[in-house]
Order: sequence, then C-alpha cells, then structure tokens
Amino acid sequence: MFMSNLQLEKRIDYWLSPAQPGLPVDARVPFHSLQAVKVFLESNTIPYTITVDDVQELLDEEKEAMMVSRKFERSSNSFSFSSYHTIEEIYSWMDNLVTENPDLVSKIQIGQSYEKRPLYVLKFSTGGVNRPAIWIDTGIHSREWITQATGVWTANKIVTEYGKDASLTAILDTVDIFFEIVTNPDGFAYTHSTNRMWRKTRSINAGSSCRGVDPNRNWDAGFGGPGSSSNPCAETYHGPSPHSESEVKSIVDFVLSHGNVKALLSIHSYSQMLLFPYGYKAEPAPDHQELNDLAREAVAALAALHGTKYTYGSTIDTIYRADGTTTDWSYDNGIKYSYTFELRDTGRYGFLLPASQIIPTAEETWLALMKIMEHVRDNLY
Ligand SMILES: CC(C)C[C@H](C(=O)O)[C@H](C)S
Ligand SMILES: [Zn+2]
Repeated sequence: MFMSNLQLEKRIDYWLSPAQPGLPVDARVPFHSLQAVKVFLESNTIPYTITVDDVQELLDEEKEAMMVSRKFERSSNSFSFSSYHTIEEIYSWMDNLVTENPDLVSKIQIGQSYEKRPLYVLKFSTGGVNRPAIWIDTGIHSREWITQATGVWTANKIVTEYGKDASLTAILDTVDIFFEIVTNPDGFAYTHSTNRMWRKTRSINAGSSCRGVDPNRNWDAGFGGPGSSSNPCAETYHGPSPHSESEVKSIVDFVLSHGNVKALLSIHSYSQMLLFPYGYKAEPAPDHQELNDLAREAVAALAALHGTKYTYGSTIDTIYRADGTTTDWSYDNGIKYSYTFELRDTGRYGFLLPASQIIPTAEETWLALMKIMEHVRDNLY
C-alpha cells in the first residue's frame, strides 16, 4: 500500500524535521499508523530504527518521577536540581535565589506573555552602571524541558561559584548576566497541563483553529523566508509579522533599550550542536572565523567532562536553514557573540530526556558557557 507524502506528513509528528538528504529525521508515529509507515519506508528502502518503542511509557515515567520528587521536596523543604519542575516551582525557586543572594541577584520583569504570565529575567550584577552584558535564555521552545532545568542549575551555579571560582568572579566583576529561564511560559504551562510536545507560543492565529507562533522564527532577521512556515498549523510558523509575539518583543525591547549587550546565548534542545549565524542565508558572518574558533573551544571543553560530542558551525551549514531566529536577530543588531545551543541528546530520548541526565547535561554545558563568557570578558568591543 503506497502512501502519498501528504498522507505520510499528516500521520507523523516530526521531532527533528527533514532538512538535507543524508541527515537523520526523528518522527513520532501514532501506533495505528505504524505498520503503514513501516511499509512506506521499507518499500522506498529508507533505513530506520525505532529508538522509543512507546512514547506514552516515557511520559508516564516522567510524570511519576516528578510526583515522587515533589513529595520529597515538600517534606524536606528542598529543591532538587535533578528533577523537572512546573512554572510555579521554578518561579518560587527564583524568588528564593534572589532573597538568599540580594547582593548578586535581582529579578526584573520585561513583559507579559500572551496569556498574561510575567516574563521574569534574573539579573546577576556586582555593581557598575549599564555594564557590558551577556544575555542567556532557556525554554523559548517550551517542550525542550532539559533547557529550563539546565537554566535553573546554571543560575544556582553562578551564585555558588561567585567569590570562589576566580574566572567567574572576574567575569561578574566585568560584565552583567541577564538570564531568562522560562522564556515561553504559556507554552511551558501547556506542556505540563495538556500537550507535552508543545513548542510554540499559545497566541490565537486569526482565521485559523491552530494556535501558536514559533518564537524562534518570529524575529526580524530574514523573517518570513523559506526557513520558516506561513502555515499557522506548522511548528515553524513565523507569525503574522516580526516580533508579533510578546515573548519575543519583550526581549527585543529589553536588549535594544539596554544597548550594551555583547553576547546572546539561546539554549535549545536536542541534537548536541553549537550554532552561530547565519541561519537565514548561506553567506558567512563577518565574524565567522572567530565564532567558529570559539565554538570549537567551547565544545571541546564540554566534551572533556562526560564525553558528550557536539558538532558546531553556522546554523545553515550545520543543521538547516532557519529564518527569523533569535541569534540571527541579535547578530544583525551588533551582538557579535550570538550562539544557539542544542543540548542533549541526539534522538535516543529527544525531548523526553530522563531527569537523571539533567545534572550531567548542566555540568558539561557550564564548561562551554564559561569558555564563551571568558572570551567575551577578555574581548569586549
Ligand atoms: C537555530 C535553529 C536551527 C534552532 C532549532 C530551531 O529553532 O528549529 C532549535 C534547536 S529547536
Ligand atoms: Zn528549540
């Protein structure tokens, strides 16, 4: 039985979209379509492996682990960095971090989400006025849970290492760090309540029953090109206009009004890659050589800890063409050190990375972040 491409498209949910011939594709196939998809692949001699037999099983395990951890945290009034958390748990943890470290950390609100949730940014500063700054965001794609969890661990690492690690202390004596951990709160709440695989914002699209805009296609950098979709039902829908999403516009306004941001690191998952501009065109960035050398150093530092292998390079060469992305916008607005991280893994668990990998992932990512932040500290422009 031959299945048309369209029929195939409708039946499967791409976790890693088809990009270039030879690159792997990860797809979730509903059980009732499994046989037909297997026949389609085999009759077209397309090799495939089944990495997750039953996604529902992973989802149930994840929920169970969160419940057990929540009970323990409540009874011991503690916070477990090796567990996934809800938006409420992360927000109250952030408030504790600020309360316990008033001389280093403060919380600012840069705007509201579509559903009116606050957009909170942690500011790490040891003084000065409008110092050069590094922006870090996690969770702009809500289903990439390893990134918000890594964000929490990293924010905690900054406060525990300041005054102890000489290199980090020198970074914070020179630059400020702005860290948005829950960058897409509506989508994140939705992954907990309704659809664990939700990626986009939750805004209503006029004239469509499909909701949400891809917040990593909504930036004014190559906006609306072939590396995004004009279909509101697509995972990479770019939205009606650049910065239409308040979650994106709030960062744009903050970064432009701050005016002294020297690095922007946007953290995603999965694929284990360190990407730099451009995604919307093949022309190398003017700073390609420096960005490439720094990426090589950063991924080498990362691999040294647990052996996790990253690839690196410009977005368009390394993964696929992507238009309207965060880091192409920041680079085109003068922020030289603009990188997109893609954390673990390479498809064995995908977005459902077991909580046991949170701390190892955060630890290795920290080494790459430190390499980049040290370079920024020593090469201010
Ligand atoms: C810069 C792009 C290619 C990053 C990617 C995406 O937004 O598709 C994330 C890893 S999901
Ligand atoms: Zn992403």
